Order: sequence, then C-alpha cells, then structure tokens
Amino acid sequence: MSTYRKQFYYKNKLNYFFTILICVLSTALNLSIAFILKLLIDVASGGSMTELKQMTVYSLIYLVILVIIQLLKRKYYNHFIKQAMLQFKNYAFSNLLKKSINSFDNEVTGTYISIFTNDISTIEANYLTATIQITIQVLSFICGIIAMAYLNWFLTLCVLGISLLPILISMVFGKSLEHKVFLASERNESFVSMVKDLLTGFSVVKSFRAEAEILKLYNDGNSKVEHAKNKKRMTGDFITLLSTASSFLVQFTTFVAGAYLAIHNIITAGTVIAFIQLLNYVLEPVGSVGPLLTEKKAASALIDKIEAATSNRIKERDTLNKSSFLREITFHNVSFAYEKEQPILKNINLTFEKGKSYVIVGASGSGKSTLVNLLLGYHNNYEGQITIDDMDLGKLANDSLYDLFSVILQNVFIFDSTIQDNVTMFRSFEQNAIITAMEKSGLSMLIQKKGTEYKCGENGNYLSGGEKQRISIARSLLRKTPILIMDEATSALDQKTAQVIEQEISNFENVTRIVISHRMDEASLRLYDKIIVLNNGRVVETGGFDQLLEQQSYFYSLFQVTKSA
Ligand SMILES: Nc1ncnc2c1ncn2[C@@H]1O[C@H](COP(=O)(O)OP(=O)(O)OP(=O)(O)O)[C@@H](O)[C@H]1O
Repeated sequence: MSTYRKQFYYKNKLNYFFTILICVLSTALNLSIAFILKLLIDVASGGSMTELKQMTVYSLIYLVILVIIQLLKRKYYNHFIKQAMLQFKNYAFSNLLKKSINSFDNEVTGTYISIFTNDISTIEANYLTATIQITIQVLSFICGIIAMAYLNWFLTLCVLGISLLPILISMVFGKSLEHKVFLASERNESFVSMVKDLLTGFSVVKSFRAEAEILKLYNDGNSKVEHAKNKKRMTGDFITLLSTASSFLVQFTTFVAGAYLAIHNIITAGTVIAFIQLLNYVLEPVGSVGPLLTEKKAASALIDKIEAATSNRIKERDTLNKSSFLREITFHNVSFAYEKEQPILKNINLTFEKGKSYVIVGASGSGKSTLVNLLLGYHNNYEGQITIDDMDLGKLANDSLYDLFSVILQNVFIFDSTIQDNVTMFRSFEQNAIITAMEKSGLSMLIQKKGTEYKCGENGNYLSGGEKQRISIARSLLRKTPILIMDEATSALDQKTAQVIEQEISNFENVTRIVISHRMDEASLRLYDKIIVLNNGRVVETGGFDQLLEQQSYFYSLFQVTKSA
C-alpha cells in the first residue's frame, strides 16, 4: 500500500475496526428481519395469541438493538472518515511544501487547487466511502446467500446463477467509466487554472474592456468541463440502468421459482416472503458492488495523481549543507539556455564578495533575472560552475540555499493576516528582534498608526506598494540571511519612496546585496560598490559609477538614453 493510502488508516485503525465490526452486526440485524417476518407470517397463518405476544416483544427488543447499532455505526464511521481525510490532506500538503522552488515553479498551480478541492472530495466519496460500502455490501451478500441456503438451497442456486449477469455488466463497462472520471478531473484542473488567472487579472480585463473575450474563454472552459462531467454521468447512469434491469430480472425469476415451490407445498408462504426480503440484501450488493469498485478504481487513480503531483519528482542529489557565507560567490564561465540552441546567458564570469553591494543593470531581456535565478537554484542545467566559498552551488542542499539567500521581488506576496504574521511568516521570533526588523525596514510609521495586529487584507490590499515592500524587507532582515537579492524590488514605487528604501537597505550591515535595477538613477547607482552591466546575456562592463561613465561605453549610452527618457 502506498504511503498516501496508508494515511487513511494511520492512527485510525481502531475506528476502522469498529466501523467494520458494527457493519457486520448491522448486516446480521438487517437479515434477521426476514426471519422475524417469516415467523410472524407463520404465526398469523396458524399460531396462537401467546406466540404472537412473544413475537411482538422480540420485535420491540430487536428494534431497540437496531437503533443502538445504527447510532454506533454513524459514530465510528464518521470518525473514521474525518480522521482519514484529515491525515491524507495534511500529508499531501506537507509533501507539497517540501518541494523545491524549481520543481514547484514548473507546474501549474491550477493542478494543486483542483487537487485540494475537487479531487479530494471525489476521493472521500468514491474511495473511502466506497471502501466501507463495498465491505458492507459483500458482507450483506454472503450473509444473505447463507440465510437463503438455510431456507431453500434450490432457490438459492437460481439466485446465484442469474446474479452473474449484473456483475458481468459492470466489469464490461467499468473501464470506460474509469477513463471518463479521469478525463473530467483533468478538464476541471485546466478550468480551475484558467479561472484563477482570469480573477487575478480582473483589473487588466476591465481596463482593456476585454470582458466579452474573457467570457468566451470562460464559457469554452466551462463547457469542456461540463461536457466531460456529463459523459462521466451518462456512462455511470448507463451502468446503473443495466444493473437495475438485471436486478429486476433476478427478482422476477426468484419470485416465479418461489411461487412454483409454494404452489407445490415444498416451502411455506412465510419462507417465500422471507426469501423475497432476503433478496434485497443479495441484489443490492450485486447491483452496487460493480459500480462501487469502478468508482473506487477511478478514485484510486486520483490518489496516484496526487502522489505524483505533490511528491518531489526531482531526485535529491548528494547534497551538502552550508549555513554561513564566508568569502565570495563566483560564476565561472556560466552559460544557460531555457531552450536548446538559444543561449540567454553566455560565458558569465563574476565574483560577488562578502559584505559588498552589487547592482545589475541592462536592457530588458538581457538576462538579469535569469542570472540571479541561477544563484537561487531555480535552474540546475547551466554550463560552467557557480561556487559559494568554493562549494559547488549545484551540490548545495535546497534548505541551505534558502538559509543563505533572501529574495525581495517586485510583487510581494502578503498573506491575509496581521502585519506581524506577515513579517515573521508565522514563525516565532523574539519580540525585540521583530520590532527591530520592522524599524530598520521603515515600518515604524505604519505600526504607530495601525499596530502590529493590523490585518493586511487579501494579498495586502489594505497596504500601499511601499508598505508591502517594507514588509518583505523586514522578513529578510528578521531571517538574518547573509545575502540579500532584490529583483526590481522598488521599480513599482515612486522615485522618492524607492530612493528612501534603497538608501535604508544600503545601511544594512553584514549583508551582501545583489540588486537588479531598471532605475538608471545616479543617486541610487552610487549606493553600490559595483555596477554589473549585462547586454544580450553577456557581462559587458563592471565597475563603479564614475569609472563606467568615464569609459563612455555601453553603460554610458544606457545611462544617457534612460536619463533623457
Ligand atoms: N521561463 C522562461 N522560459 C523561456 N524563456 C524565458 C523564461 N524566462 C525568461 N526567458 C527569456 O529569457 C530572456 C532573459 O529574461 P530575463 O527575465 O532574465 O531578462 P531581464 O533582463 O531580467 O528582463 P527584464 O528587465 O525585462 O525583467 C528573455 O528573452 C526571456 O524571454
């Protein structure tokens, strides 16, 4: 059994055991109704008043036991399902969180959203509930057949023979249903992914007056999902219809054969009634176990899908740990391409020394973000070598990378929680350290006005762009990582706010800063020890601001163009 399936039973075996035990008792009780009916009818057709009174008392006792057993069944059954789903979902999500950034980035978030909404509900209904239902139905069938054989073996053989028909039907059509369940899940995935994109880009859609086009996209996606779901339903209904028709055939044959035996006084009328009553417990499993097994198989494929999507597909290599940054980061002849034959970075040779600050500039598309993304371990398939204190970056464990670097991006993600939670990222730190990080990143004014417990709103809607950036800076400061990377972090802010923030960051001690900037603003550029100039994937110049201007080369022209713009 896969570790994912084991989650259903882990610390849940007792609930499962009691659920099954009570199901056995409940089945036995259900079947005994047939015998009570037989006795009542036989008493009615030739018994005494004393026997009738006795039967009434037994029936009432039976009723009380039945209610108690049903209540216990609900209790253990619901506990089992709750615990199983809780553990399964937690396990899948905790595995998802273990993924490295590069393996997560390559996949579509819509897949995950669909997994944790649609697929999980399908698994609850069609795998877990079905597993219990199948057990109940199989028990019911076996006990029903034994009870029937006890009453009359000839009729029992008739029932068994004709019952093969519905089983065959679900075996034949089951595969087709399985395929359709999977297809519906896949379509739902792309639909969820699309809706997520459309909602994220809501303001862009409105300002470009693209509502009609977007509605068309939505309608196309919606109709594909509903079409796939409809096909799934149609196949399911078709299998159910065939099963129902064949069940009727079984019922009819049994009734005719029973009537024949009763007319020839081989069995009593009570036995015929008991038989017909027992038939329900045999026919229901015959009709339902096939579809239940098919649904379970289809849901089982979804569990495999969740396992594949949430486990780290990229095999962990031999990794080394590193917790401190001592000297320098070096790029030795590094080249990189997203697609074959189309190099984005070409023969990069660079050194970033501990404690110094660097700004990378260059035209749009020159490879600035790609360069820092290599440093952050987002792509491993580069040529050449990147080392941190002589240790090969490719061999560094992901966790070590996350401990060494913190990143501030243009789009800061803010959780719908308090300012403090957003700064600490829900971890616990000493309150003094939190306050210091907030002060150093310029959040004092905001805290004075609103307090640390102020709720930021969905994706920080109640905060300004500058405040969001400051929160992200405070996050980095609190983590005390030795290297800070900023990718266009201040480009969405007005020039004044950007300058203030950049000035504040330049005062951070013991932090090596690597900053990507679009802003060719002299005051900002002078804040860095070295400017690295990229052009078409190559480092064309490096040096201080004055030195580069004096060279009157590529940086000079880039600066002049941006200044005059
Ligand atoms: N995931 C990707 N797959 C394929 N090509 C990509 C990918 N990311 C970036 N590129 C391409 O790589 C080139 C360099 O992109 P990169 O984002 O590194 O440039 P940049 O200098 O940071 O640009 P900008 O200043 O506009 O942000 C661009 O031509 C871009 O289209």
